[in-house]
Amino acid sequence: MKRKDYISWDTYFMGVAKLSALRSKDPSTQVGACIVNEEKRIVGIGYNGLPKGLDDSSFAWEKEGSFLETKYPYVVHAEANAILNSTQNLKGSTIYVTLFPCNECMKLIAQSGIKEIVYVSNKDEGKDFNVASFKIMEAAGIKYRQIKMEEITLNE
Ligand SMILES: Nc1ccn([C@H]2C[C@H](O)[C@@H](COP(=O)(O)O)O2)c(=O)n1
Ligand SMILES: [Zn+2]
Repeated sequence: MKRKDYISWDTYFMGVAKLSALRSKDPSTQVGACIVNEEKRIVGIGYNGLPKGLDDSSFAWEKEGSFLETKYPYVVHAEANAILNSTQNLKGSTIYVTLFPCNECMKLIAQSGIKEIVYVSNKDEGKDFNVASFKIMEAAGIKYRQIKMEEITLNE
């Protein structure tokens, strides 16, 4: 008889997104993303980090202070990295992301043909960029749903 307590597709793909987030060097917010095509194949993964060639240790990871001394002008978001790392055309695919996408990433998501967003947290709800994100998403006809992430235990 087959096992009954196997994890769902949502838990599996969000689990990959959460695992990817653990690679982030950002001390305050770690985000992971996993893009899945219509055949349930993973076609791109990413996490928030500095662009290739930039040294993680010589750039500031501050949230506050003079703009140029914060992380904001330099970090590539998880969703952007997942799109850039993708191995095929993303038309009709789904992005699993641990944090709801910002407006800049939402533009990339719409432009790449991703049709669904599955997310866990929306900690920036109500901020202008978050409202803009929802406007882009709804105008582009992208579906979305928030899921609760269950704990995954690894048996030996
Ligand atoms: N959907 C998102 C939202 C944010 N990020 C990245 C960008 C920064 O490294 C960090 C956000 O900074 P904070 O919330 O600490 O002000 O998370 C992302 O990759 N994807
Ligand atoms: Zn973003």
